[in-house]
Amino acid sequence: MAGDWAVELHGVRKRYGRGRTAVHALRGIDLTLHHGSYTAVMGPSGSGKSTFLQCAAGLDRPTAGAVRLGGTEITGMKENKLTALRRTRVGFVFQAFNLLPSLTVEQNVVLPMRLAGHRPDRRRAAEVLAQVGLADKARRRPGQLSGGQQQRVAIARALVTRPDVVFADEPTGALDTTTATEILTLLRQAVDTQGATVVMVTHDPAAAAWADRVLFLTDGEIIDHLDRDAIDGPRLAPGHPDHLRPDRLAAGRERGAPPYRAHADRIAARMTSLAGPRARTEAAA
Ligand SMILES: Nc1ncnc2c1ncn2[C@@H]1O[C@H](COP(=O)(O)OP(=O)(O)OP(=O)(O)O)[C@@H](O)[C@H]1O
Repeated sequence: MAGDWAVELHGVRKRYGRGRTAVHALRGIDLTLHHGSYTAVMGPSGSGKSTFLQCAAGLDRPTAGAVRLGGTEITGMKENKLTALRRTRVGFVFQAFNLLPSLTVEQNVVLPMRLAGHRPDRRRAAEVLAQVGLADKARRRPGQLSGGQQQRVAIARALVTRPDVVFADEPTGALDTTTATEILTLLRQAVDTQGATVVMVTHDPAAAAWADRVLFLTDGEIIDHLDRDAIDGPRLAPGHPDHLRPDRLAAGRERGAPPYRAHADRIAARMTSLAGPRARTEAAA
């Protein structure tokens, strides 16, 4: 059933420009992601990660192919309808947080509801702020918070409408390692305990190691993937009470330790093998 998938891309291509100067940024992406899945997208610089994210999130239109979010075809959708859909059914987390400095934390969190023309649900805002550990910061302004706290607000904002999918673009890129781990823990918990669906572009193998699956993009094509099941065993279903068992939460906080580090090392090795031939080609050019 179409509605079973949070994200579907079928034969998605994206070309910038025309003729001899055309750049084929995506060369036929086929991908289906379950609700409650956590996917990382990696690839060398210029491999098409941002273009993939933009097309999958309905921020840009593919040259060919189809994109569906939560079973709704967005390809060819009129701009105003697409904007409305993005506000309620897609969450975004960016490297630079992208909060509005003049609004309070709570106002930032309910912004997607306001922009969609809905009455801000302050109870839901309190719920997601508690989820990210900022229950007591609702009246602060972003400038009064640390970078990690600001990214927590951005995660709360991304989750507030219970979207079909949260797209995260280098969400830990501006953060130190400890704070990055806290942010990755929150995204993981949103998937495990709330059934959120996360797609995260990252350069960092340690960040990608938190995902269920890592996709490797090269020259606009998904050419490989690595699954976390290999180290973790099969995942518990989203919302399963065992996700909140103290030993599992503690294990989550230990993600920097083996076997997660070993998984991150495998991801890094795969990245190096992807970058190798390309780097040689460029060096030879
Ligand atoms: N607006 C644009 N016009 C022309 N070419 C573009 C445009 N945006 C991206 N490209 C080209 O498309 C290709 C893919 O770019 P994209 O930004 O998606 O890669 P990326 O993997 O996100 O790179 P990075 O890791 O450096 O951010 C590159 O060759 C890039 O130069």
